[in-house]
This record gives sequence, C-alpha cells and structure tokens, in this order.
Amino acid sequence: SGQSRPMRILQFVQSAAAPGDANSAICAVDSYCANVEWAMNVGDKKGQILDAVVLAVRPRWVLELGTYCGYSTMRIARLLPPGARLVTLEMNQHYAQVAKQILGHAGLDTQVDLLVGASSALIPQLKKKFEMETFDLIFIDHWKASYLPDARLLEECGLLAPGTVLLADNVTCPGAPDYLQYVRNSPRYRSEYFPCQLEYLQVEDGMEKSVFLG
Ligand SMILES: C[C@H](C[C@H]1O[C@@H](n2cnc3c(N)ncnc32)[C@H](O)[C@@H]1O)NC(=O)c1cc(-c2ccc(F)cc2)cc(O)c1O
Ligand SMILES: [Mg+2]
Repeated sequence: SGQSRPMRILQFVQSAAAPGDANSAICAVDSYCANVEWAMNVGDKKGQILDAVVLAVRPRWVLELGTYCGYSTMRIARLLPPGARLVTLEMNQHYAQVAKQILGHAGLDTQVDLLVGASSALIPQLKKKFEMETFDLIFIDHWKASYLPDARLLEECGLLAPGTVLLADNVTCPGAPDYLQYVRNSPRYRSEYFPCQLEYLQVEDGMEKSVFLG
C-alpha cells in the first residue's frame, strides 16, 4: 500500500507513533526502515552523532540541506533550545509534503520552516526571508555533488560566521570527495571525520564536521 516509499513511511509513523511524541516518531521510522524497507534517512547510529553536535552547538539558527522524509529534521528540531529555528530545504515536492506531515505528527512543525526548491536557488534568499545573519549549524545531506558548490555559495552569501559548524552526511558512502578535499585542505575550516556505518546497513560511512574559521 502507499504509492511511494515516503508515503509508506508516513503511514507507518501515523499508525505506530504517539502523536506529539518526537522520539516515538523517530523510532517508528528507524523500525520501519531497518525491518521493512531501507530508506535514505541518516538513521540512528549517525543520528546519535548528529544529536551530539546539536547539543554541543546549542544553535539559534540551523539549516538543513535535503529534508527527504524529515527524519533528521525531527532529530535536530527536538533538541533545539526555545526560540531556535530550523530551516530545511527539499527540492522534491512529494518528499516535502510527506515530511511536513511527519513533522506535524511529531509535534515539531512550529520550530521548522520547510522550503520547497533547489538549495542553490533558495540559499541566496534566506537572510532576507528570515531576517537573520548567519547560521550556527548546517546539516548537509542532499545531492552529494552539491555539497561543495553549496558550501561555497553559503560562504559567498555571508551565511557562515566564525564558529559555524557544517556537518555533512555520507562523506564516505555514497561519498563527497571534492567536498572532503576542500574542507580538509582549506585554511578556512577545521575539519574532523566521524567514522560510522551507513543507515540500517553494515556498510562503512562517515560524517565530516567542519568548523568555519572566517
Ligand atoms: C539526496 C538525498 C536526500 C534528499 O535531498 C534532496 N535534494 C537533492 N538535491 C537537493 C537540492 N539541491 N536542494 C534541495 N534538496 C535536494 C532529495 O530530493 C532527497 O530528498 N540523499 C541521498 O541521495 C542519500 C543516498 C544514500 C545512499 C547510500 C547508498 C546507496 F547505495 C544509495 C543511496 C544515503 C544517504 O544517506 C543519502 O542522504
Ligand atoms: Mg544522508
């Protein structure tokens, strides 16, 4: 049932997770994707690394590139301090619609602004749209070939401040070699690799945490 994988995930969350309970919605997605069908959520192992970074940064402004079904969106939003905002960008209208409903079920839609469109078109509009200056944390999890051009675009748009943390998923699998080479060799970043496993599988993956130095 459910004409798409995201729809099937949504239906399972709606049936299995307690409304308003973010942790039960996160558990429901992980349970479905670990036992029924794989999906490209960051998952619980890498998700714990994401959680630790969010808690360490205590961000006022967070940007997520690549919402998909909203799994990592939930993980971040549930840990935000009061008044903090999470802006998440998703270019696929159907995925965005599913994510909106999953976030609503989890009771997390008030902290989150979900924009539908390509990151390269939306990033230049963010300062004006949200009347903000810079992001404290950026979670990068969209097309792997877009990681580097979008990191450069964020720099050019003045959306990074000294101390801004960029956390990138999948730097090993599927991989983002040009992005890794850039953040590891640029004097403008201090970069650190967190080895992990690909979501729901025994395949090696990892996340790269890069602090912008200005
Ligand atoms: C790219 C996707 C995540 C989402 O990103 C949105 N998106 C794209 N480009 C843009 C943009 N330019 N602006 C806004 N949104 C944008 C899209 O529509 C997807 O919903 N993620 C992945 O492809 C992904 C794939 C794998 C994976 C690993 C091993 C395999 F054998 C097969 C796949 C694992 C992961 O952990 C991923 O994250
Ligand atoms: Mg990913």
